[in-house]
Amino acid sequence: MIDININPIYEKIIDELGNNKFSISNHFFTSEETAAFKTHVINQDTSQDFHAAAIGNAHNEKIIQSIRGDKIRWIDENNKYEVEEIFFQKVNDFIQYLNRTCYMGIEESEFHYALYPEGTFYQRHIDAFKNDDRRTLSMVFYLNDEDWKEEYGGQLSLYLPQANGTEKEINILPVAGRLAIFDSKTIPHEVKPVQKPRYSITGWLKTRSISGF
Ligand SMILES: O=C(O)CCC(=O)C(=O)O
Ligand SMILES: [Fe+2]
Repeated sequence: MIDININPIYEKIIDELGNNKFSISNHFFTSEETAAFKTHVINQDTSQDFHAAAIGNAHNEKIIQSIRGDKIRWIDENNKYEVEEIFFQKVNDFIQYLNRTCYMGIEESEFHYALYPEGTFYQRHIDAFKNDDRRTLSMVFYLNDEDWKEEYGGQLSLYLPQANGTEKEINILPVAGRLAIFDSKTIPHEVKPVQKPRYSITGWLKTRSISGF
């Protein structure tokens, strides 16, 4: 490895992804950055239109609220707010690190804000599309209170395939500042019903298509 300053936060993520196909970090962003994103997302929610999220991609998009009830707004990386600059600087630095240390070949990323209103959820699914296999790593960054409680629901449940053919369920509370990263192609997951509005920034790091779409 030439000319790379080791970043312990990124190294921990890379190790965990290598061992478990998922990683949870609580300090990817500083608490000041998290607070700025939180304020921004809440202001956006009231002043800009979040729209009902769809299933599938542009070629076969459907809105089915019995599968997912969140509202989203895509972030335009070419037309960003100041606070979003900070977000993308860090994410792009991480992407460069992944590419330089692990040769991951990430070429693109896409991110949206998500709001799950009370009573909504996202049923079990895998993030990579059947007709587009470029999504490689899923990243979900939570912007709720730090003391989000189990009874508020909204856990991200990951279903990790085990060597003996069973699955292990891991439940992650969406507390402020927490970043969940997991393999987009192999990890089924769901968002449990929420009892309070739940905010996040969700996105995907994408490689070139393997199957040539
Ligand atoms: O918000 C989360 O915890 C996960 C969201 C998710 O699975 C998705 O948007 O594909
Ligand atoms: Fe997902």
